[in-house]
Amino acid sequence: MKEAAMKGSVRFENVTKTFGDVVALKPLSLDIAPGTLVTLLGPSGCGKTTTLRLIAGLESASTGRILIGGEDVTHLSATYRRVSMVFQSYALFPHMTVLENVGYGLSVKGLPRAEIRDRAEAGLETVGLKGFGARLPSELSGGQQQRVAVARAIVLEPEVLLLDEPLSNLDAKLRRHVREEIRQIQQRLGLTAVYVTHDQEEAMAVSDRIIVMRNAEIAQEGSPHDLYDRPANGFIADFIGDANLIEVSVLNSADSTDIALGNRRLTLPLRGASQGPARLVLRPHHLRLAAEPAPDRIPAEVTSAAWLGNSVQYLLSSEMGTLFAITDPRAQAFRRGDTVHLTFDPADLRLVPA
Ligand SMILES: Nc1ncnc2c1ncn2[C@@H]1O[C@H](COP(=O)(O)OP(=O)(O)OP(=O)(O)O)[C@@H](O)[C@H]1O
Repeated sequence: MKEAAMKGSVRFENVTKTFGDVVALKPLSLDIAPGTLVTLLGPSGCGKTTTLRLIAGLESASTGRILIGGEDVTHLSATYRRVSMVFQSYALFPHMTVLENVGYGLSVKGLPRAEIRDRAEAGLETVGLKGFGARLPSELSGGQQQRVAVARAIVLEPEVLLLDEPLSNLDAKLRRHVREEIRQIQQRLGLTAVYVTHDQEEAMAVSDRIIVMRNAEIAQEGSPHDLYDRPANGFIADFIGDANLIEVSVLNSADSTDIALGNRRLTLPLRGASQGPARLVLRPHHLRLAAEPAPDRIPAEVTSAAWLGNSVQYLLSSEMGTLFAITDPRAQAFRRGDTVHLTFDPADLRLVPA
């Protein structure tokens, strides 16, 4: 690939990281395409932050190679890598004005004062904070402070922008707003961004691709749609969107797949499933609840019903175990103790390994 085409790309080749006896990363290989926003998503302790810090050069790899923009940076210190990091805590200097904060990295580089001011002002404009330069960070809201931190990172014109749980300190409403702003800025500037979060909804909302990590390795990687539609295993099915995971047995599969679900037989329009035990992925909103029984409907008892305005959430006790269902509030409502009869479309079901 030509160098210009690789600018902003990130590549890990069998990178490992250990801290004493702790294996923070098992051999990890990944490729991040220029201009994309890729999220590292996973439960606490799975190795997300370590991966981000390895890209930044704040940790050094135990083994393997790291390339940024096609250049081997494995042994290059953080100062010489063209990356900027946005932290969860904003890490703004409280005694400096907003403009001084944004220009700080440029002044460390020794750029002329007029250029620092112009670039810092342009950075503030990019994040929608034109005119806020003379304030102190304490005179801004949490969301505005995080936008200042983003401005401070992007004025350095990094090849890769790294964001470590940038929204954790914001309340839920503001989080949604700021994540959209970060996504828009990243797309407008064509930046490569690597974004760490443990919030699957946030990851799905902002990412071109998601790398789901678990136990110091990649569990699955793909676009938000790929992960939701084709989960590789039960962990991904449950982590990316909610799922009921039901034990079944695959009887045979060719152009379609026959499964045994307790005493019932179902044919799914799926190819290539291997015979034997498996788990069925049944999304809560794919379950439909009816009052009337029918031969193909599965009876269940409502054990809890919660009306949430834009949805109704049910817990149901059935021969398939406890099921979680989400229905439209305009659909027929049921109460705890009611018997309901469940249906679903086999085309909506997926199979994952047992
Ligand atoms: N400096 C360190 N010294 C020792 N162990 C460390 C160090 N940094 C990370 N670890 C360990 O490496 C593993 C991965 O940590 P990491 O911070 O990358 O996880 P994470 O996925 O970012 O978790 P979280 O969401 O909680 O921040 C954990 O077991 C952690 O305890």
